[in-house]
Amino acid sequence: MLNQLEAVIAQRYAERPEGAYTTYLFEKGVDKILKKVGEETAEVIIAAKNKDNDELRCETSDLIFHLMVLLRERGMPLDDVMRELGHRHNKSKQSS
Ligand SMILES: N=c1c2ncn([C@@H]3O[C@H](COP(=O)(O)OP(=O)(O)OP(=O)(O)O)[C@@H](O)[C@H]3O)c2ncn1[C@@H]1O[C@H](COP(=O)(O)O)[C@@H](O)[C@H]1O
Repeated sequence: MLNQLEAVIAQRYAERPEGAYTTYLFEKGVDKILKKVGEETAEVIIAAKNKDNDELRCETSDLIFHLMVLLRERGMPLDDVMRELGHRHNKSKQSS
């Protein structure tokens, strides 16, 4: 799913179809994307503090989406993040 979403975001970045929310974010620029990442992070915190798991699921999805838009904007493939997590996982397995 994340790979599919990454592909759609990349397509929006390249083609900028009118009316798409992702196009709107790219057109507004990195400061707008960072603002959304900040807002969605705060909303995840509030949902978790309220012990509202429906809200937590939705806000976490919003956050992941906006992080992926940010990665595209900065030209970083999701695979780079996955590889980093993989290294950490393997390192912690070796030391346990
Ligand atoms: N996964 C998402 C996704 N998650 C969250 N959002 C949007 O993120 C926004 C977060 O809600 P907010 O109320 O905070 O933001 P808002 O008031 O709409 O926006 P602002 O005016 O604050 O910028 C909503 O508009 C959601 O629709 C997403 N928008 C798109 N996608 C996926 O991205 C792909 C491309 O979508 P489009 O660009 O819309 O074609 C598709 O696969 C979509 O499913």
